[in-house]
Amino acid sequence: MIQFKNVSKTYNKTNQALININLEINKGDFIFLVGPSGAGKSTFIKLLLKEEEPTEGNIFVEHQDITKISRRKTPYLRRNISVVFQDFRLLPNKTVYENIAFAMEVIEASSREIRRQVPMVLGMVGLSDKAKQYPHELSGGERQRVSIARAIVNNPSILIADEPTGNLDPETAWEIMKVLKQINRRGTTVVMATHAKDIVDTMQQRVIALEKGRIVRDQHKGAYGYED
Ligand SMILES: Nc1ncnc2c1ncn2[C@@H]1O[C@H](COP(=O)(O)OP(=O)(O)OP(=O)(O)O)[C@@H](O)[C@H]1O
Repeated sequence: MIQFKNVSKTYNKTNQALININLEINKGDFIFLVGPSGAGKSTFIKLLLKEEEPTEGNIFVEHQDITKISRRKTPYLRRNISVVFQDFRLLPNKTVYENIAFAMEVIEASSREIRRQVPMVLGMVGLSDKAKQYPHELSGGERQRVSIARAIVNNPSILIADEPTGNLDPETAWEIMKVLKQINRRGTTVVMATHAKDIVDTMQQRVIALEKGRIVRDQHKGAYGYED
């Protein structure tokens, strides 16, 4: 489903963020991407989202080489791969419902589909009663649920989460992990970059560790492996 083949990324001709990455991620995997600050995790995610291009190598998503897709066609990639961030990135002047509906409007979904899908994903993340609220009226955990609902509303096959629990207290972080695991059980591949040792150690999923741009560990039912 995702394949990195001899992928390297060098910024500004000298800063080697990723070095010869070879990796396969299968449909339905739940992956923790770990490693010290500056190891290359965000770069890995940016390459997958086509926000950056690799300096060398090829990246396949569903057998399609995304390094060969033109920028113009990137929105189509976004139907397959969707993302949630540490800082939620909700639109402040839209309600919860409108934030989620907006993700469907940009891919030109019909209003009928929107009316069907938005309540469905709000139910999945446990926020059916918050549809009319604005982001500033929600707790951090609720905002992250909205951002997850928005990320899954177009049924992507892959969900990327870049430190999704980084701004949340431990209890709320666990609620978010339950939601992500539930989405994974329904068949969505989840790739989550994180520094949350507790979560990684408890959940026993595949762990890929990056250090200085290289994969130093790829473990089935792995642990976090660092002290922070
Ligand atoms: N736009 C950029 N321009 C130049 N160098 C960059 C750029 N983005 C990242 N880097 C460098 O690439 C390397 C990898 O950074 P990256 O952000 O991928 O690490 P990370 O593992 O996500 O770190 P963190 O855990 O702190 O988020 C670092 O040396 C960083 O300074």
